[in-house]
Amino acid sequence: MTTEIAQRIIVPLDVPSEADAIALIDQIPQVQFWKVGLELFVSCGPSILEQLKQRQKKVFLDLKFHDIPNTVAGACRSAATYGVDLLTIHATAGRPALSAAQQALQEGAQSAQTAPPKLIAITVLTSLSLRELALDLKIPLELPEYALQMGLLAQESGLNGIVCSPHEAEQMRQVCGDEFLIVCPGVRPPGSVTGDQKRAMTPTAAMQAGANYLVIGRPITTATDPQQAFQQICTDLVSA
Ligand SMILES: O=c1ccn([C@@H]2O[C@H](COP(=O)(O)O)[C@@H](O)[C@H]2O)c(=O)[nH]1
Repeated sequence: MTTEIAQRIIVPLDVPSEADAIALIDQIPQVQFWKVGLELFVSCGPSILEQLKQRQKKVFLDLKFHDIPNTVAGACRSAATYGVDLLTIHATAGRPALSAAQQALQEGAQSAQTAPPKLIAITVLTSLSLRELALDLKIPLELPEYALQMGLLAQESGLNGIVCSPHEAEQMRQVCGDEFLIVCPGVRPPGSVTGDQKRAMTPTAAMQAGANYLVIGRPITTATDPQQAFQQICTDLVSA
Protein backbone atom coordinates (compact mmCIF):
# COMPACT_ATOMS: atom_id res chain seq x y z
CA MET A 1 0.00 0.00 0.00
CA THR A 2 2.82 2.41 0.89
CA THR A 3 4.44 1.49 -2.46
CA GLU A 4 1.24 2.35 -4.36
CA ILE A 5 1.07 5.72 -2.62
CA ALA A 6 4.80 6.31 -3.22
CA GLN A 7 4.18 5.99 -6.97
CA ARG A 8 1.78 8.93 -6.77
CA ILE A 9 4.31 11.32 -5.26
CA ILE A 10 6.54 13.14 -7.74
CA VAL A 11 9.66 14.71 -6.27
CA PRO A 12 11.24 17.62 -8.16
CA LEU A 13 14.97 17.63 -8.78
CA ASP A 14 15.25 21.38 -8.25
CA VAL A 15 19.04 21.36 -7.91
CA PRO A 16 21.76 23.16 -9.90
CA SER A 17 23.79 20.24 -11.28
CA GLU A 18 23.57 16.67 -12.52
CA ALA A 19 25.84 15.53 -9.69
CA ASP A 20 23.50 17.07 -7.09
CA ALA A 21 20.53 15.43 -8.82
CA ILE A 22 22.13 11.98 -8.86
CA ALA A 23 23.07 12.30 -5.20
CA LEU A 24 19.42 13.07 -4.36
CA ILE A 25 18.05 10.26 -6.54
CA ASP A 26 20.35 7.75 -4.88
CA GLN A 27 19.61 9.14 -1.42
CA ILE A 28 15.86 8.34 -1.72
CA PRO A 29 15.62 5.05 -3.64
CA GLN A 30 11.93 4.77 -2.64
CA VAL A 31 11.03 7.66 -4.96
CA GLN A 32 9.79 6.20 -8.23
CA PHE A 33 8.73 9.39 -10.03
CA TRP A 34 11.09 12.35 -10.39
CA LYS A 35 10.50 15.76 -11.97
CA VAL A 36 13.14 17.53 -14.04
CA GLY A 37 12.42 21.24 -14.28
CA LEU A 38 13.98 24.33 -15.74
CA GLU A 39 16.89 24.73 -13.30
CA LEU A 40 18.31 21.25 -13.85
CA PHE A 41 17.50 20.92 -17.56
CA VAL A 42 19.09 24.28 -18.38
CA SER A 43 22.14 23.21 -16.38
CA CYS A 44 22.74 19.71 -17.72
CA GLY A 45 20.33 18.98 -20.58
CA PRO A 46 18.87 15.58 -21.43
CA SER A 47 21.66 13.48 -19.90
CA ILE A 48 19.82 13.55 -16.56
CA LEU A 49 16.84 11.89 -18.27
CA GLU A 50 19.12 9.01 -19.27
CA GLN A 51 20.37 8.72 -15.70
CA LEU A 52 16.80 8.43 -14.46
CA LYS A 53 15.84 5.88 -17.10
CA GLN A 54 18.89 3.74 -16.28
CA ARG A 55 17.49 3.58 -12.75
CA GLN A 56 14.00 2.62 -14.07
CA LYS A 57 12.43 5.82 -12.74
CA LYS A 58 9.39 7.58 -14.17
CA VAL A 59 10.13 11.09 -15.43
CA PHE A 60 8.09 14.29 -15.47
CA LEU A 61 9.80 16.81 -17.77
CA ASP A 62 8.43 20.11 -16.50
CA LEU A 63 9.66 22.64 -19.06
CA LYS A 64 6.38 24.61 -19.12
CA PHE A 65 6.45 25.49 -22.83
CA HIS A 66 4.84 28.83 -23.68
CA ASP A 67 5.30 30.08 -27.24
CA ILE A 68 3.66 30.32 -30.66
CA PRO A 69 2.22 27.10 -32.16
CA ASN A 70 5.09 26.45 -34.60
CA THR A 71 7.71 26.83 -31.86
CA VAL A 72 5.98 24.68 -29.22
CA ALA A 73 5.31 22.02 -31.86
CA GLY A 74 9.05 21.88 -32.67
CA ALA A 75 9.96 21.69 -28.99
CA CYS A 76 7.41 18.90 -28.44
CA ARG A 77 8.64 16.95 -31.47
CA SER A 78 12.12 16.97 -29.93
CA ALA A 79 10.93 16.29 -26.37
CA ALA A 80 8.95 13.27 -27.60
CA THR A 81 12.21 11.47 -28.41
CA TYR A 82 13.28 11.45 -24.73
CA GLY A 83 10.77 8.80 -23.70
CA VAL A 84 9.56 10.73 -20.63
CA ASP A 85 6.19 10.15 -18.98
CA LEU A 86 4.81 13.67 -18.48
CA LEU A 87 5.48 17.01 -20.21
CA THR A 88 4.09 20.50 -19.49
CA ILE A 89 2.88 23.45 -21.52
CA HIS A 90 1.09 26.59 -20.28
CA ALA A 91 -2.65 26.57 -21.11
CA THR A 92 -2.30 30.30 -21.79
CA ALA A 93 -0.25 29.49 -24.91
CA GLY A 94 -3.74 29.17 -26.42
CA ARG A 95 -5.83 26.58 -28.25
CA PRO A 96 -3.82 26.40 -31.53
CA ALA A 97 -0.53 26.00 -29.63
CA LEU A 98 -1.98 23.31 -27.34
CA SER A 99 -3.35 21.29 -30.26
CA ALA A 100 -0.15 21.69 -32.27
CA ALA A 101 1.91 20.58 -29.27
CA GLN A 102 -0.15 17.42 -28.77
CA GLN A 103 -0.03 16.53 -32.45
CA ALA A 104 3.73 17.12 -32.66
CA LEU A 105 4.29 14.91 -29.61
CA GLN A 106 2.50 12.02 -31.31
CA GLU A 107 4.52 12.54 -34.51
CA GLY A 108 7.83 12.86 -32.66
CA ALA A 109 7.19 9.77 -30.58
CA GLN A 110 6.19 7.78 -33.65
CA SER A 111 9.40 8.73 -35.49
CA ALA A 112 11.44 7.83 -32.43
CA GLN A 113 9.45 4.60 -31.97
CA THR A 114 8.71 5.44 -28.36
CA ALA A 115 5.54 6.07 -26.37
CA PRO A 116 4.50 9.76 -26.32
CA PRO A 117 4.51 11.49 -22.94
CA LYS A 118 1.21 12.64 -21.52
CA LEU A 119 0.90 16.35 -22.21
CA ILE A 120 -0.50 18.36 -19.30
CA ALA A 121 -1.26 22.07 -19.09
CA ILE A 122 -0.36 24.53 -16.37
CA THR A 123 -3.62 26.27 -15.44
CA VAL A 124 -2.63 28.93 -12.87
CA LEU A 125 0.78 28.68 -11.21
CA THR A 126 0.46 27.70 -7.56
CA SER A 127 2.74 30.61 -6.64
CA LEU A 128 0.06 33.11 -7.69
CA SER A 129 -2.47 34.47 -5.21
CA LEU A 130 -6.04 35.54 -5.94
CA ARG A 131 -4.90 39.13 -5.46
CA GLU A 132 -1.99 38.88 -7.94
CA LEU A 133 -4.21 37.28 -10.57
CA ALA A 134 -6.66 40.16 -10.32
CA LEU A 135 -4.40 43.16 -9.66
CA ASP A 136 -1.17 42.30 -11.53
CA LEU A 137 -2.34 40.00 -14.30
CA LYS A 138 -5.69 41.82 -14.72
CA ILE A 139 -7.64 38.58 -15.04
CA PRO A 140 -11.29 39.57 -14.51
CA LEU A 141 -12.48 36.10 -13.37
CA GLU A 142 -12.26 34.66 -9.87
CA LEU A 143 -9.16 32.41 -9.66
CA PRO A 144 -11.02 29.06 -9.35
CA GLU A 145 -13.21 29.94 -12.33
CA TYR A 146 -10.22 31.04 -14.40
CA ALA A 147 -8.30 27.86 -13.52
CA LEU A 148 -11.33 25.79 -14.53
CA GLN A 149 -11.56 27.58 -17.86
CA MET A 150 -7.85 26.84 -18.49
CA GLY A 151 -8.48 23.18 -17.60
CA LEU A 152 -11.39 22.99 -20.02
CA LEU A 153 -9.32 24.66 -22.75
CA ALA A 154 -6.64 22.00 -22.24
CA GLN A 155 -9.21 19.21 -22.36
CA GLU A 156 -10.92 20.57 -25.49
CA SER A 157 -7.48 20.87 -27.14
CA GLY A 158 -6.85 17.15 -26.67
CA LEU A 159 -4.40 17.31 -23.75
CA ASN A 160 -4.19 14.50 -21.23
CA GLY A 161 -4.51 16.58 -18.09
CA ILE A 162 -3.53 19.61 -16.10
CA VAL A 163 -1.37 20.98 -13.34
CA CYS A 164 -3.37 22.91 -10.74
CA SER A 165 -3.38 23.78 -7.08
CA PRO A 166 -5.10 21.23 -4.82
CA HIS A 167 -7.58 24.04 -4.08
CA GLU A 168 -8.93 23.68 -7.63
CA ALA A 169 -8.62 19.89 -7.92
CA GLU A 170 -12.10 18.94 -6.71
CA GLN A 171 -14.00 21.11 -9.18
CA MET A 172 -11.58 20.10 -11.99
CA ARG A 173 -12.28 16.44 -11.25
CA GLN A 174 -16.05 16.99 -11.22
CA VAL A 175 -16.07 18.91 -14.49
CA CYS A 176 -13.28 17.16 -16.46
CA GLY A 177 -14.04 13.57 -15.38
CA ASP A 178 -12.07 10.64 -14.04
CA GLU A 179 -9.81 10.05 -17.06
CA PHE A 180 -8.28 13.54 -16.99
CA LEU A 181 -4.93 13.63 -15.17
CA ILE A 182 -4.71 16.07 -12.27
CA VAL A 183 -1.20 16.81 -11.01
CA CYS A 184 -0.94 19.05 -7.95
CA PRO A 185 2.12 20.96 -6.76
CA GLY A 186 1.71 23.38 -3.87
CA VAL A 187 1.55 20.52 -1.37
CA ARG A 188 2.82 20.95 2.16
CA PRO A 189 2.74 18.49 5.08
CA PRO A 190 1.21 20.06 8.21
CA GLY A 191 3.62 22.54 9.78
CA SER A 192 5.87 22.86 6.70
CA VAL A 193 7.03 26.23 5.43
CA THR A 194 4.94 27.25 2.41
CA GLY A 195 7.63 29.53 0.92
CA ASP A 196 6.54 30.88 -2.46
CA GLN A 197 3.53 28.54 -2.70
CA LYS A 198 0.40 30.70 -2.25
CA ARG A 199 -2.35 28.06 -2.67
CA ALA A 200 -0.99 25.13 -0.69
CA MET A 201 -2.74 22.17 0.91
CA THR A 202 -1.66 19.09 2.88
CA PRO A 203 -0.93 15.82 1.02
CA THR A 204 -4.00 14.11 2.50
CA ALA A 205 -6.36 16.95 1.57
CA ALA A 206 -4.86 17.14 -1.94
CA MET A 207 -5.38 13.41 -2.55
CA GLN A 208 -8.92 13.62 -1.17
CA ALA A 209 -9.61 16.53 -3.54
CA GLY A 210 -8.97 14.20 -6.50
CA ALA A 211 -5.31 14.58 -7.50
CA ASN A 212 -3.72 11.67 -9.38
CA TYR A 213 -0.22 12.85 -8.48
CA LEU A 214 1.23 15.20 -5.88
CA VAL A 215 4.44 17.14 -6.55
CA ILE A 216 6.26 17.63 -3.25
CA GLY A 217 9.71 19.19 -3.31
CA ARG A 218 11.36 21.21 -0.58
CA PRO A 219 9.58 19.55 2.38
CA ILE A 220 11.41 16.38 1.25
CA THR A 221 14.56 17.55 -0.53
CA THR A 222 15.66 20.11 2.08
CA ALA A 223 14.75 17.94 5.08
CA THR A 224 17.58 16.82 7.35
CA ASP A 225 16.68 13.25 6.39
CA PRO A 226 14.95 13.33 2.94
CA GLN A 227 14.30 9.58 2.96
CA GLN A 228 12.53 9.80 6.32
CA ALA A 229 10.52 12.87 5.17
CA PHE A 230 9.33 11.02 2.05
CA GLN A 231 8.47 7.90 4.04
CA GLN A 232 6.55 9.93 6.63
CA ILE A 233 4.40 11.53 3.91
CA CYS A 234 3.62 8.08 2.45
CA THR A 235 2.76 6.66 5.89
CA ASP A 236 0.47 9.63 6.66
CA LEU A 237 -1.29 9.20 3.32
CA VAL A 238 -1.83 5.49 3.84
CA SER A 239 -3.26 5.96 7.32
CA ALA A 240 -5.55 8.86 6.28
O1 LIG B 1 1.91 25.69 -10.71
C1 LIG B 1 2.99 25.10 -10.51
C2 LIG B 1 3.62 24.36 -11.50
C3 LIG B 1 4.79 23.71 -11.19
N1 LIG B 1 5.34 23.79 -9.97
C4 LIG B 1 6.61 23.05 -9.71
O2 LIG B 1 6.41 22.11 -8.67
C5 LIG B 1 7.54 22.08 -7.79
C6 LIG B 1 7.08 22.43 -6.39
O3 LIG B 1 8.20 22.41 -5.53
P1 LIG B 1 8.05 22.71 -3.97
O4 LIG B 1 9.46 22.70 -3.47
O5 LIG B 1 7.21 21.60 -3.37
O6 LIG B 1 7.39 24.04 -3.80
C7 LIG B 1 8.57 23.04 -8.38
O7 LIG B 1 9.49 22.29 -9.11
C8 LIG B 1 7.78 23.94 -9.30
O8 LIG B 1 8.51 24.32 -10.45
C9 LIG B 1 4.72 24.52 -8.99
O9 LIG B 1 5.20 24.62 -7.84
N2 LIG B 1 3.54 25.15 -9.30
